[in-house]
Amino acid sequence: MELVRVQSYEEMCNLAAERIIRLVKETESPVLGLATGATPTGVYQKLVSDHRQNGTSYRHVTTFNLDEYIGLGPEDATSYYFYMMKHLFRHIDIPVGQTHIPDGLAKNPEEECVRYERKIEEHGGIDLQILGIGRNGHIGFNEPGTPFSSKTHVVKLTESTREANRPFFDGKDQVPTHAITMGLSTIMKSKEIVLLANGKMKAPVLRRLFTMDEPSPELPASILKQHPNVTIIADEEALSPGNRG
Ligand SMILES: N[C@@H]1[C@@H](O)[C@H](O)[C@@H](COP(=O)(O)O)O[C@@H]1O
Repeated sequence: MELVRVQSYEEMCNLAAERIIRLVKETESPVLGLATGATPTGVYQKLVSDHRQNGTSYRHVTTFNLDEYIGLGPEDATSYYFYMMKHLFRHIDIPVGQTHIPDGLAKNPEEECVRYERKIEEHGGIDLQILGIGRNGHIGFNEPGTPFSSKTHVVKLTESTREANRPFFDGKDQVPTHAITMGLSTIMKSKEIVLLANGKMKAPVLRRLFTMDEPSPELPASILKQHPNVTIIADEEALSPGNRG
């Protein structure tokens, strides 16, 4: 894992956006893996500004999002579908049919997982996957204890994850209890991975990640140590040993 230490959130977002833009410009049919949460919103802002100012086109791009809450659909302001439309897709020229997010309203979520995994494979896998990291070390919604061999699956969210995501909802009881997420093996098949972490809340989990010798399902993000092309872009606060989150 390569670590890139930056001074600010702004700088982190600039670097991540530059990587995405380079891939989009240089590749015939790029497949991007996208994340939600508070962390990547600034990256999407940069992509939108660049699209407006420099005309970078996304007509040839396919995207796959990491996860979606079960029970929330495109019209729900707290769904990840809604988030992606709001922060990115609506502002660039990507055909909506080329964007993929697990269907949180699928009648049979297990079947939806199989369909989603197959769809990623049909597109030849993900070229560049953007990740955030949960305070308990989750990536996507792969909570501690998730097997490293997992494919796209249904997950029961931990109370700490529901609590961490509460600010996006009207109250904790509104936070869904389950989600569909790409599995750890799905994420590991990406050719390149960029994990973003900023702010003091992420300091303890990054510390655990860097000091862990052997990757363990107890810290799902530790699987990334086994991937040949991972860059972690983190700001000073997230890398400060004194921060306890
Ligand atoms: N499912 C998402 C993840 O994809 C995200 O990376 C992580 C961190 O979120 P944030 O960026 O808001 O800290 O937790 C959420 O629960």
